[in-house]
Amino acid sequence: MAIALKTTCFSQQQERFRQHFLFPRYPSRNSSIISIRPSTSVMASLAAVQSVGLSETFSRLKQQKKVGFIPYITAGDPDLTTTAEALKLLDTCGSDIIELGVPYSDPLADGPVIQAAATRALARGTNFDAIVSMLRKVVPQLSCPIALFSYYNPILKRGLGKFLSTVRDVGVHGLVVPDVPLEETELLRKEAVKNNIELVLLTTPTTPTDRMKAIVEASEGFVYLVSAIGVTGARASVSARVSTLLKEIKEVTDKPVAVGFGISRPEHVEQVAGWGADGVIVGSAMVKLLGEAKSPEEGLKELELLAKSLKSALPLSTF
Ligand SMILES: O=P(O)(O)OC[C@@H](O)[C@@H](O)c1c[nH]c2ccccc12
Repeated sequence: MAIALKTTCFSQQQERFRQHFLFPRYPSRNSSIISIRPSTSVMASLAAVQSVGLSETFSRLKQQKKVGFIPYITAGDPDLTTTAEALKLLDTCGSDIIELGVPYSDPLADGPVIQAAATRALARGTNFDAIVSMLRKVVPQLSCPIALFSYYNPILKRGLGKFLSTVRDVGVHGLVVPDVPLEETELLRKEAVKNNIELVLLTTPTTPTDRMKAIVEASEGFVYLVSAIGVTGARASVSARVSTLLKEIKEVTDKPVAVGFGISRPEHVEQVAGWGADGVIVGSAMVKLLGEAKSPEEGLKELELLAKSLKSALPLSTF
């Protein structure tokens, strides 16, 4: 089922770039304009030019004194066609990085919304190969980098090197693995570096300081600060503890720190940005709209509205 979607978030600069570089116009004899669609390889090399990695994204945000907007969605919920449209929509709505979750049967760190999304996606037959095929087509059309989100088991099953080289080949820049024990990250990090993938590690409110320092030291791209104890899921408010945790982390590193868990409203975004976060991550609130809508079109429309409202709550936002 093809979904035609007109988004209203294309920035003028992106439009000019697209018109000039992607669809050059050569006047023909009868003075009608013809536009040519570049081959996939041209798109891919343009994407390689266009989309930079996670840490480079944060360096640019820092220069612009901006805070990164990082949505998370579950691949295949409600279906991969809609996921592809959602990625493009979130990109044009100003996402700086998009976290794309690989659905898994035992998402122990996820709350009911993302658990249900994973169940729906798996029930539709979503698997890693199908996600990779979708990404091969969509990534060249995105201007922001993708950080793939996967539990450790599916990576181990496929083999660290195979998993990482496969995702790198389709233009994924980052990887977030919430359940890899720090002691085992050595092996994963080595493979990630080999495949030019930035491995993002997570620290939580209960992580002892020494362990937090080791996690921060090892994390690439950015440090993921989990804002709350427990599982993912929208919360009424974000704990003020995040402000202290951010300070503690920033005392030991100048790496960018993005905060996730529970963020679902513009006031949450404003608050976390005000506490000094370099990025805000929003998952369940996005996933709920997409997965529980009456139709994919309705889900995408709701997603666009939420993405724009959260993005516009960030300081210096241009949306
Ligand atoms: O859903 P929330 O509360 O907005 O939190 C972000 C979260 O969805 C995303 O980063 C994520 C999805 N699954 C996870 C498991 C562990 C840590 C983080 C995640």
